[in-house]
Amino acid sequence: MDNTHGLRGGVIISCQAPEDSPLRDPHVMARMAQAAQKAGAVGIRAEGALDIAAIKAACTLPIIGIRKHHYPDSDVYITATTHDVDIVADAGAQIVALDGTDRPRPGGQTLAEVIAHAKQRGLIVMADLSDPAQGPAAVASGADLLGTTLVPETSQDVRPHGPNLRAVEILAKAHPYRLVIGEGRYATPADIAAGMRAGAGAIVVGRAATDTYALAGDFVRAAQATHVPN
Ligand SMILES: CC(=O)N[C@H](C=O)[C@@H](O)[C@H](O)[C@H](O)COP(=O)(O)O
Repeated sequence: MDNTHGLRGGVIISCQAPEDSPLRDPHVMARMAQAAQKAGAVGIRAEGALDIAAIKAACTLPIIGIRKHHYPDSDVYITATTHDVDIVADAGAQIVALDGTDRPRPGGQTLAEVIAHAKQRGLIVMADLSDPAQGPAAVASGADLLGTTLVPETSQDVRPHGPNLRAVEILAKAHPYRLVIGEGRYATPADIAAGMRAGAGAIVVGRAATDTYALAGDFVRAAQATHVPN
C-alpha cells in the first residue's frame, strides 16, 4: 500500500508560528493552510493540537502533525513521547513527524516505542533526522517517511543558510523504497528544484513561505545595517 498520502512529487507547507510571533493563532495558521492548498501544495506541516485541529477544519490536505515540547530530561523536542503522539493523533493529523535521532528521549522512551505507538494510533510516521546515518535505525523502528528536518547548517549547504542536499542524496540512495522529504532552509524555487534533483520525494517549506514575522525582520535588519544617515 502506498502510505505517502499523495505527498510524492509535491511541496508541503509548514504553517507554524514561533511563540513570540503575532501570527501565533490557529485561525491565522488555518488561513495559511488554505492559501497553501489553493496554491497547489500537497500537504501541511503543523504544530500543536489547536493549530492541527483548526487546519483540519479549514483545508483538506493531509496534515503532518508535530508537538514541540521541551522536557527537562532530554534535548528531544519534536513529538518526543507517546503522549505527544496522542496529542497529534487526537487533533486529527494523518501523519505524525517525530524526532528520529538517536538522542535519549524523555522518560527513557525509545524511538521504536514511540513509533510503534503512533502506528497503533493509525498514523503514518515521518522521522525527523539530523544525520542520514540515522536512516536505517529509523526504518528498522518503522518510520515510513524520512526527513532532513534536523540536519544542521554545514559548509555542505547549497548556499550559506541553505538546505543540505547531500543529506537528501544519501538518504534517497540508501532508502529507495521510502519517501525522503527534504526539510530545513528551503527558501527559493531553485532550492526546491535542487532538492528534487538530489532525490527528495517531497519538500517542506516553512519560514520562507509562512513566517512573515521573521521575513519582515530580515528586510528591516538589512536596511538598518546598510542605511547611511544624511
Ligand atoms: C528544526 C525545527 O525545529 N524545525 C521545525 C520543525 O517543524 C520548524 O521550526 C521548521 O520551520 C520546519 O522544519 C521547516 O523548516 P524551514 O522553516 O527552515 O523551512
